[in-house]
Amino acid sequence: MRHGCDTVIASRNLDKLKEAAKKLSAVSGRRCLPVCIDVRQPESIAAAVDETLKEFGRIDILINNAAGNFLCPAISLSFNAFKTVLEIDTMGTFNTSKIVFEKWFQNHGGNIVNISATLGYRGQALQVHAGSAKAANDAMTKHLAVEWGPSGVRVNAVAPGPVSGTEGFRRLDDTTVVGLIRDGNDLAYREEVEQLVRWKIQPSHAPLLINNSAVEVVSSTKFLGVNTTDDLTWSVNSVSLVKRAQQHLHFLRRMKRAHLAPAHPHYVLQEHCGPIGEAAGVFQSIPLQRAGNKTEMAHCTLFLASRASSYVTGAILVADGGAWLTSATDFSMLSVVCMRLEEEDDEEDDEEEEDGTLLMLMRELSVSVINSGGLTDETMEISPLIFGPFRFPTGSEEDRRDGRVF
Ligand SMILES: CC/C=C\C/C=C\C/C=C\C/C=C\C/C=C\C/C=C\C=C\C(=O)SCCNC(=O)CCNC(=O)[C@H](O)C(C)(C)COP(=O)(O)OP(=O)(O)OC[C@H]1O[C@@H](n2cnc3c(N)ncnc32)[C@H](O)[C@@H]1OP(=O)(O)O
Ligand SMILES: NC(=O)C1=CN([C@@H]2O[C@H](COP(=O)(O)OP(=O)(O)OC[C@H]3O[C@@H](n4cnc5c(N)ncnc54)[C@H](OP(=O)(O)O)[C@@H]3O)[C@@H](O)[C@H]2O)C=CC1
Repeated sequence: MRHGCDTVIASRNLDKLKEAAKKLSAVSGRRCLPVCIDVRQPESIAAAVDETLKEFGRIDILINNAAGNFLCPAISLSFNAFKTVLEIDTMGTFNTSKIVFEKWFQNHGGNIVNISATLGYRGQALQVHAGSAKAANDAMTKHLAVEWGPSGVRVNAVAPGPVSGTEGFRRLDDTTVVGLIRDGNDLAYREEVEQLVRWKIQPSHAPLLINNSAVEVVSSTKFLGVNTTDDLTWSVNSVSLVKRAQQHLHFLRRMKRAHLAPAHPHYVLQEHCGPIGEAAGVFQSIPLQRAGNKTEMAHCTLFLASRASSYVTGAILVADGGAWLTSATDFSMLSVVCMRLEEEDDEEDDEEEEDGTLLMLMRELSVSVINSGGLTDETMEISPLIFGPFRFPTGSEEDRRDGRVF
């Protein structure tokens, strides 16, 4: 907006949009119209486009940014969960592009920028839904660039890597419970651990070690009437992690009472690559050694949305600090958090006590990063984008290095 655009911002939450629109107008001096849409519902998009044309008389740029994502192993992903992400990311991008094209771009030209991701380039664990969706979006970018080029419409994409300070980045710290183990003679949840074993040790079939405990896969998926795999194959955010851990603590106590509890039980939880992972150094495998920031993504989008890129169409601008070239795509780049559940009072069952125990346990969390490199030798065709000499205006050395000035 600071570069001269009046803007419409659209999503499902009108209250949030109104607040954002006020701020954007105040800092940019331009008009900002908030409209409520669900990109899965073409009627809501059509109404928003009509409103935009009524308000502003024209549309020059469409940024397809709406997406939904969470970390989840494929085996635990419901059919509806996979479909939901495809519907938001891929169909949402198509629905919006088609409606804006029909109503305006086809007769006036225009410029579309799709916000993609690098997940599908090599195949990222826990991301079959989002990686598939974004790969389809990359293909769509090229198809529409070819088909709509003669109508004066450019279609390009930005593929960010991890971007700090965003919802996506926060969700990288989501936690998946992968098993319950005990030292030496381990109890674990079969399907979860089988997956872990497959991802972790292929093709050497070496024994799996987590914090020096060998994991043995048990054949039963039912334990004391609880379906253990159902109970534990869920990707959760940190708030529901606490709830989940409470349930598991309760479950463990029932096992103890039945004299079936492991002697030294652990919860094994996976932690990922958001702020916690960053602190643990997971981004060291990225050539630029850090996550990206929002300003850097804005610069890339601005380039593709502006006349500075007037002869560029069908391009996917990867803005990931080189991450997809070097970073692991399996569990090896994720940190493993091991929560030790030792010797707490197994008679206590009331909620308050459980909360207290849990808090104590949470304080004992220890993070260890397992780093064994990722896949190599992968190749992928991406439209090359070569910048000429690029001069930053003034700013501190640090700002320049981290791309905070433009
Ligand atoms: C998020 C993680 C990102 C990346 C991880 C990648 C790799 C990790 C390793 C290395 C990192 C290195 C590089 C990373 C580089 C880049 C990161 C890349 C991409 C980031 C992409 C993003 O898109 S971020 C955008 C995030 N923002 C949002 O998601 C906001 C919008 N989201 C939502 O509205 C919801 O989350 C939603 C997507 C679920 C949709 O909501 P709604 O329509 O209300 O649907 P529901 O009815 O709630 O749910 C539908 C079905 O989905 C199931 N579900 C919901 N949540 C989960 C979950 N956490 N786990 C499993 N399944 C879930 C739900 O149960 C429904 O299914 P049913 O069968 O039960 O009906
Ligand atoms: N953050 C990161 O590290 C990375 C992000 N990306 C991509 O960048 C983009 C922004 O991600 P990020 O800022 O992290 O995530 P956010 O969740 O902040 O942004 C996603 C936006 O999409 C909107 N949205 C979601 N579902 C719908 C829907 N059905 N209809 C309309 N709007 C919807 C959300 O608003 P609301 O929920 O109010 O509807 C929200 O404003 C996404 O395309 C993401 O895939 C790619 C790689 C890395």
